[in-house]
Amino acid sequence: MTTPPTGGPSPTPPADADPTSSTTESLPAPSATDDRPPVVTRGLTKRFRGGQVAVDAIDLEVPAGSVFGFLGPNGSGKTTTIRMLLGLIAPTAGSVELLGEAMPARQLSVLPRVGALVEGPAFYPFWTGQANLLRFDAADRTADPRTRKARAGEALERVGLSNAAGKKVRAYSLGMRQRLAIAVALMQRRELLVLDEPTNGLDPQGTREVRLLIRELANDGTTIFTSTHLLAEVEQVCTHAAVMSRGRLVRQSTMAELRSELRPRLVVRTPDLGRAAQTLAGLGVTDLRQTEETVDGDPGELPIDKFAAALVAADVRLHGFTLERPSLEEAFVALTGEGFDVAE
Ligand SMILES: Nc1ncnc2c1ncn2[C@@H]1O[C@H](COP(=O)(O)OP(=O)(O)OP(=O)(O)O)[C@@H](O)[C@H]1O
Repeated sequence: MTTPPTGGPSPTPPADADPTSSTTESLPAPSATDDRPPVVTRGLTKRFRGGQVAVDAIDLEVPAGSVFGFLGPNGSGKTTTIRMLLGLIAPTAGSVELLGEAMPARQLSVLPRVGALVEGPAFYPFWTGQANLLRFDAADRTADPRTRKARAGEALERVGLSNAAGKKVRAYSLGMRQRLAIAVALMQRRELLVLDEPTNGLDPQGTREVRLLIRELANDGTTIFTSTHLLAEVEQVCTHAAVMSRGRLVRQSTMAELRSELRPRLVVRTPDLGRAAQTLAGLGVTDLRQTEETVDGDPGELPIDKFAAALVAADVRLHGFTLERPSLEEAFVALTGEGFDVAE
């Protein structure tokens, strides 16, 4: 299914819709709601017909100015959540607030401030990139036709496609098409960008281009909420991450917090496994585990330099002695019980 880049054309605007809120010249006037995180959900739940719970009572909070990675294996509920955030499907229970306003009740005033990329807009391949942008903007009743061309030029510039503006889209690489899709979302100034798997299907070059663009947009102050099943993506571009597993939100925090929680483990490679384990336990190492060739454990705050001497004194033959910090991947697998695609 193709989804319009914003909430889509709407019927008659409600009386409370701010008719000036969508012009490029200025953002809506600051209000009391500006202190609220740009995305807040409470108990957000989606149960599809047939009884399957795709999203199970999640409480998300996306801080202003963050690049928020919404991470989870395939089928964990990311797209369903994004669809509810944007008012594309109705929640079974719970609430969504975007930019301080309730969704979907306030969608006509909120969505013009939100750029979204969900499954990508369908482009006419025989039209130029610029012509496609103009077409999408013309379908957006909140967009000002007088500034359309200038805004298209700016959006193409933002995504680095100025030189390709006059090329037919069928000659675009996948990375260029994806950047054009993001340009659609940037035709108006946005406070929040919601991207669903923006690098899906891209080659390494296209992936780099899109990640770079995300960083640049974030540097300009736009809050970015991006789903992905790629851990590398989160590590490279995100300031915050939330982890979904089977419809549940199992963790959300800053990347710095997540990293700081990864406690190093002492790994001893030796043929004398039993004696090594006994010695380490005697020294206070906890959570000991054994493989065919190694013993490893949590050394806590104990001084590492004592361990090697103690092991040698206990006649443990040392083939290796290292302190290893678990990767984020291991941490996330521990959270979800599932593997992640760590490909670039
Ligand atoms: N319209 C629907 N009707 C019934 N079940 C659905 C529907 N849409 C999604 N689901 C189911 O809900 C669960 C969550 O799907 P969702 O697409 O939100 O996951 P995801 O994390 O985005 O995965 P992916 O990365 O594969 O898109 C899956 O089990 C999926 O099969």
